Amino acid sequence: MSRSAERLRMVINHLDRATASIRASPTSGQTFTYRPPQKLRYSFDTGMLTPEQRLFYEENGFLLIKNLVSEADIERFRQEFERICRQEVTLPGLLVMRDVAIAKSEFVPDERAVSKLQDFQENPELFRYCALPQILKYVECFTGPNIMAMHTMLINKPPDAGKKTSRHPMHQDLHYFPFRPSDHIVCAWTAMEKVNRQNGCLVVLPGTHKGTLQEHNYPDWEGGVNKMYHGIRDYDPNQPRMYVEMEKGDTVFFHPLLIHGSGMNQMQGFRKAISCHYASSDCYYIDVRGTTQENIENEVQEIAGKKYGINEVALKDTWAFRGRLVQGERTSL
Ligand SMILES: CCCCCCCCCCCCCCCCCCCC(=O)SCCNC(=O)CCNC(=O)[C@H](O)C(C)(C)COP(=O)(O)OP(=O)(O)OC[C@H]1O[C@@H](n2cnc3c(N)ncnc32)[C@H](O)[C@@H]1OP(=O)(O)O
Ligand SMILES: Nc1ncnc2c1ncn2[C@@H]1O[C@H](COP(=O)(O)OP(=O)(O)OP(=O)(O)O)[C@@H](O)[C@H]1O
Ligand SMILES: O=C(O)CCC(=O)C(=O)O
Ligand SMILES: [Fe+2]
Ligand SMILES: [Mg+2]
Repeated sequence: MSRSAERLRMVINHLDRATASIRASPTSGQTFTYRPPQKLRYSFDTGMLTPEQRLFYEENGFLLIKNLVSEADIERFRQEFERICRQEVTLPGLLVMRDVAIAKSEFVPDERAVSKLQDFQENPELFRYCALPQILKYVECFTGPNIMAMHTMLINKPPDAGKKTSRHPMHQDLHYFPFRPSDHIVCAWTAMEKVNRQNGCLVVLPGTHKGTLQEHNYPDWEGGVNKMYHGIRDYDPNQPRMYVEMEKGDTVFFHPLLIHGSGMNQMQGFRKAISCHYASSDCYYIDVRGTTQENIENEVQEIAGKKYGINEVALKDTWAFRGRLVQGERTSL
C-alpha cells in the first residue's frame, strides 16, 4: 500500500471509531441510524480481487476463477499421479485411499482403484501445485502474506460401483483442522478435467461459511461410507444448493466453514481434482479435546498408531509435522 493510501485508511478507521462513540454517547439523546462502513471480514485488500469478487466471497464463502492452471501443469500432475499409483515413486507420509466399495470386495486392485492421494507434500512434482504463483496470489487475499500449505490431496473419484460410496457427504473442512482463526484458512480446488453433476462435481451451500462448526459423524448410508468421510447429519435440506460445474484448470477457493460435498460419479471415467488447504502461518493450534472435533482426533490417533506406531499423538502435532511454508515466514503454525 502506498503512503497516502495508508494515511487515508487510518483516517477512515479513526472516523469509524469516532462515529461509533457518538452513537454510544448517552448525552447526545438522539438516535442515529448512521452505520460505519462495514469492514470486509473474510478477505484482505491486496489489489488482486475486484470489489465484486470480494463481495461474492463475503456473501457466499467461495470464489470460482476460470482457467487458472495450465493444461501443461495439469498433464504433469496427472502423469505423476499415475507414476505413484504404479509405485514407481514412493514417498514418506503419503496416504493412498481406495474406495470402500473396492477395498471391501474381492476385486484385485490396480492403479484405477486409488480414489485419493493425501499428504503429497514430499513429492516435488505434485507439490508444485501448492506453490503456483497464480494460486498464491489469490490465496493471499484470504490468508494474508505468511502462507502455509497444510493439507494436500489429489482426488480420483471413481465411477460409482453401484453403492453410492463415491459420494462425499456434506461437511465443513474445519472439522479436520485444529487451528484458528477459520477466516484465515482457505482451500484451493482445481478441476483436472471437466467436472459436472454427472461425474460428481462439488456441491456447496452458499453462505454457510457465516455459521459455526457443526457436529460431524458418519452418515448412515446403506452402501457403506469411506473412512473419515464424516458428514453433517442435520443440515437444512431446503437450503439452496449450488452445483459447481467447472472446466479443466478452473479453480475454486472456499472457506473452511462452507458446507459442501460431492455427488456420485455416474460416468465411466475417474473424476480428478487437485487441492490444497492453506492457512496463515500466524494461525494458532487449539486443543480439540472436549469439542465436537474429538471424534476425528481419535480416528487420526488410531491411524497414526497403526500406520506409524505412534501413540497418543495430538491432532495438532500431526498438522505441525505435515504443514509446509510456501510464502513469507513461518511465525506460529
Ligand atoms: C505424525 C504423522 C501422523 C500422520 C497421521 C495421519 C493421519 C491421517 C489424517 C487424515 C486427515 C484428513 C484430513 C482431511 C482434511 C481435509 C478435509 C478432507 C476430508 C477428507 O477427505 S477426509 C477423508 C479422507 N480420509 C482418509 O484419507 C483417511 C486416511 N486413509 C487411510 O488411513 C487409509 O487409506 C485407509 C482408509 C485406512 C486404508 O488403509 P490401508 O492400510 O491402505 O488399507 P487396507 O487395504 O490395508 O485395509 C485396512 C482396512 O481398512 C478398510 N478400508 C480400506 N479402505 C477403506 C476406505 N476407503 N474406507 C473404509 N475402510 C477402508 C479395509 O477394508 C480394511 O478393513 P478390514 O475390516 O478388512 O480390516
Ligand atoms: N443423506 C445425506 N446425507 C449427507 N449428505 C448427503 C445426503 N444426501 C446427499 N448428500 C450430499 O449431497 C450431494 C448431492 O446430493 P444430490 O441429492 O444431488 O445427489 P445424491 O443424493 O447423491 O443422489 P440423488 O440424485 O439420488 O439424490 C451428495 O452427493 C452428497 O454429498
Ligand atoms: O469430492 C471432492 O473432490 C471434494 C472432497 C472434499 O470436499 C474433501 O476432500 O474435503
Ligand atoms: Fe471438503
Ligand atoms: Mg439426494
